[in-house]
Amino acid sequence: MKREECIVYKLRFKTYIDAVRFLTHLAEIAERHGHHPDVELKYTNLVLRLTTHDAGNKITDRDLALAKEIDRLIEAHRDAISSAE
Ligand SMILES: C[C@H](O)[C@H](O)[C@H]1CNC2=NC(N)=NC(=O)C2=N1
Repeated sequence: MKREECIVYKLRFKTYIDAVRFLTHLAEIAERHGHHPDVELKYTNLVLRLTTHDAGNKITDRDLALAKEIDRLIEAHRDAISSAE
């Protein structure tokens, strides 16, 4: 059976530019970690999926470490975010 696990963030930003700014910061963090979330941006709605492709799409410590950083980033951008789940 094929299992695909991921951590999902669904964020709505106040403006498109707010979403892109957040993504720019996220890209820096991803590069630092050598671990990159799958990103889907539709206007102000951003969906992030964290999984480890190298482990066959399983959640690993690399995803948990990145998720911790994303939690911090969301906190730092809270004024630009209208909803988060
Ligand atoms: C060599 C390098 O570490 C790997 O290709 C990394 C890069 N970024 C990655 N990102 C994610 N999300 N999963 C991976 O397995 C992964 N592998």
